[in-house]
Amino acid sequence: MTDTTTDGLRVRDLRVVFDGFAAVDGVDLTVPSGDIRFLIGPNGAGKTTLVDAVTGLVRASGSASFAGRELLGRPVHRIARMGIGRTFQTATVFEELSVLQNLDIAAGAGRGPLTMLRRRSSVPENVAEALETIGLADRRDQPAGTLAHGQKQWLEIGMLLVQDVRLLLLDEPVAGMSHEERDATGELLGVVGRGRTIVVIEHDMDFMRAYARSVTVLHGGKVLSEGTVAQVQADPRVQAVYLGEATTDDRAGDGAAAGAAGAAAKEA
Ligand SMILES: Nc1ncnc2c1ncn2[C@@H]1O[C@H](COP(=O)(O)OP(=O)(O)OP(=O)(O)O)[C@@H](O)[C@H]1O
Repeated sequence: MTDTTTDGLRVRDLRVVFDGFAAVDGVDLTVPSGDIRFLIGPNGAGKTTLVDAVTGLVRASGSASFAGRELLGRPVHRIARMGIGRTFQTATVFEELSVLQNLDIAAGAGRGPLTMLRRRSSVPENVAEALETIGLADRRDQPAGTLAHGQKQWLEIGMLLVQDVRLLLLDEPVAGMSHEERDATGELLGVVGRGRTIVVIEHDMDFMRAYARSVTVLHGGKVLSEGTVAQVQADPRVQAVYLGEATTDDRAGDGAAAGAAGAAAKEA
């Protein structure tokens, strides 16, 4: 990874300050195209704020570019139009509309809402492809509100795919999912990641170990460690942060992280 990388996401000296408090405090991050980068770190590390800055939801200084184009200072909708999409911890699908209608709306395709709500015999190619990719083809006419939790998250990812998103930023995509749903989501990341760049904020360390191609650990708004799963788990600074947190923070995800770091320490 060099400083001249223009493909993928390139963040330099990113800083987000809330009332004098630096939630993101000078972060450098390079995520090459095709990478599946997990962003981990204890509560309050600045993970969501970093993603908020990249997607235009909060003001930031420094630089964040995708495919060589600067993102900072642009409004949210323009950043989205540049092929950058995100999901939130709570899926934001239209519950009363069918899976297909949700994808249609996301795809837009210049149709008015009434046209989109009418029954159609043909499904646009990109929508059909997304339905297959997210494994919901046989549920296309089902109201999104009746989908299982995991399926709603996949639908949200599908809604990004039909918008031809090139950079996906996913905020805790497997929170609350069953084992089977987590595995299916991991497989989905592999498929979606072909030719795209994926950043995943995650507390689930088992999921991270199984599906991350690379990992960045944030702590106190700064990058604490970066590398492969094995490298960050073996990093004593990471172990210290997670083991230290475990005594004061009993969130299930961080407990798992502490366990992961602890296990790595024992293995070393
Ligand atoms: N709008 C805001 N105004 C003031 N402080 C904020 C705001 N948003 C976030 N913060 C603070 O910034 C810090 C980083 O928060 P952030 O949500 O980015 O952390 P995180 O790593 O995503 O944590 P978690 O894993 O709990 O989601 C926290 O101390 C948080 O309280």
